[in-house]
Amino acid sequence: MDARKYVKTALTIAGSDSGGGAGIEADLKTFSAFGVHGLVAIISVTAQNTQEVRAIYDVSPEVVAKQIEAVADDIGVDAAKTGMLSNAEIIKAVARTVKKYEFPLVVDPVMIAKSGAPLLREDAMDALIEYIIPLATLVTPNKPEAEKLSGIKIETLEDAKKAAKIIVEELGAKAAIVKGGHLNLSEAVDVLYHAGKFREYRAPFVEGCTHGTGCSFSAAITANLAKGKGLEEAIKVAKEFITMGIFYGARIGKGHCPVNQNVWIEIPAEKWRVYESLTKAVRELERIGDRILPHVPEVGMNFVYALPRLYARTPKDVAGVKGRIVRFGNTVKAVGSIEFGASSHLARAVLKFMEFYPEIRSALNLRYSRGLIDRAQKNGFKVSFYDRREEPEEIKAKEGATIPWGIETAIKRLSGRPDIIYHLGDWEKEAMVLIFGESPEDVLRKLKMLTE
Ligand SMILES: Cc1ncc(COP(=O)(O)OP(=O)(O)O)c(N)n1
Ligand SMILES: Cc1ncsc1CCOP(=O)(O)O
Repeated sequence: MDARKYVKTALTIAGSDSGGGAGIEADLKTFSAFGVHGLVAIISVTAQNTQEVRAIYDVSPEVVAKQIEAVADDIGVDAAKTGMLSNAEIIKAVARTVKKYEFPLVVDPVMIAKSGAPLLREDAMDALIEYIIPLATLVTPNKPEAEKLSGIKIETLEDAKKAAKIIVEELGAKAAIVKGGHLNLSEAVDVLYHAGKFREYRAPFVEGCTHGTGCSFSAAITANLAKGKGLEEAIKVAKEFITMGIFYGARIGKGHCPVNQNVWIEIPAEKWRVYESLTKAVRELERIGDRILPHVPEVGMNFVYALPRLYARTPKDVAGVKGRIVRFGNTVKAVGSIEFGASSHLARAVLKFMEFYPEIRSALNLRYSRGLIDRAQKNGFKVSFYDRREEPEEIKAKEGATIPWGIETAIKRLSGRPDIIYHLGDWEKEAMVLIFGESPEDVLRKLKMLTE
C-alpha cells in the first residue's frame, strides 16, 4: 500500500503574520483543521499584531521560487493558494514558477490588512492582474479588492455579480467569488461566478473575530480542493468553516481578534469526549442505583456535562440524559440516550456556574434532605443555597431565569467555590440539591461520598 496517496498537501504562498492571526499562520492552521498537510513558500515577514503592522521584510523573488520548487518537486502539491504577494517582482516569480506545475490555484488578492496597512504595493496591482489572476482557479476578493480588480463600484449584490463576471471574463480567472462581508446586507452573501453561472452562498452575520477571515476562507477552499472536492462544494464547506471560526473567535490582543480555525475540529472532538465520559458515568450511576434510589426527586434526575467554556453558550452545548434518570425497580435508569440539548434546568445551572468557575462543567440533581446537607458538610464540601421566595419579580417573569438567578445568588453568598447548591422549594417546586464538579467522574466521586 502506498500511504502517500492518502495524505493530501496544500501549499500557501503568502506572508507571515507574527500575531498568528492571518497569512501563512492562518493558512497552516486551516489546512490542519481539514487534515491536509501544509506546505509553505513565505514571501514576506511581517511584524504584526491585532492592532498594527510594524514592519514588512520581503523575501527575494529567487528564494520564493525556490521554496515553491522545493516542495512541488519532492512532495507534490494537490492545491495551492496565494495571499500577500507584496511586490511586482515576487508576483512575477510566483507566476513563472507555478506555471510549471498543474495544481489548482486559489488567489486571495490581499491588498490591505484589517489594521489599514498596505500589503501590496501600489505599483504591483497591474502585475497581480497581468500575471497572477489569469492563472487562478478561483479569485476570492472582498468588496474593496473586487472594486480594484474590476474597476467598478460595488454597492449591491448585482454590482458584486458584475465584478465577479469581469474578473473571470475580462481578467481571465476560471472563477471568482466576491465576498459580501462589507456589503451591508442582512446576511453575509458571497457571489460566485463559475462556468458561466452565478451561485450565492449565504450565512447569518455573526458577531465575533474577523482578523484573518480572508486568509482562512481561501485556505479552507484550497484544502478542500486538495482533498478532491469540486469547487462549489469546497466553497460551501469553507463558508461553514469561516462562519464558525468567526463566531468562536480567539479573543486575544487589543485590536481585531483572529478567527479560530481550531473550532472546526475541536468542537466535534470535545463533543465526543463529553459524550464518552458522561456515558461511562451514567452507567456507573445505574450500577450503584440502589443507594441513589432514596435521593431521586419526584421530577427525576439528570446528569449533565458541558463543552469547555469557550464553546459552552446555550443548553445545546451541554450534554444530558434525554427523558432524565428515574427510579426503576430497586435501581435507577436513564430513560433515553445522552444528547446535547437534552437538559434544560441543569444545563442552565451549569452554564451560569461556568461564568464564575469555567472549570466546573458537570452537575447532577438529587431530592433535598437535611441528611444529605449534613453529610456534605461533614465531608468538608462547600455548601450554599438560594431561597426561591427571595426571587425578584422581574426574574420570576422571565422564562428560564430562576435557576441562573439562584445559582448566581448561591455562589455570591459563599466565599469560594461551592460543591453543592440547594434550595428548599416553593409552591409546586420540589426542594433540590445540585452537586457540581469538573467532570462527571468528579460529580460521581462527590455523590458516592454523600450516599455511602
Ligand atoms: C501576512 C498577512 N497576510 C494577509 C493579511 C490580511 O489579513 P486581514 O487583515 O485579516 O484581512 P483578511 O485576511 O481578513 O481579509 C495580513 N494581515 N497579514
Ligand atoms: C426540575 C429540575 N430543577 C433543577 S434540576 C431539575 C431536573 C432536571 O431537569 P433537566 O432535565 O431539565 O436538566
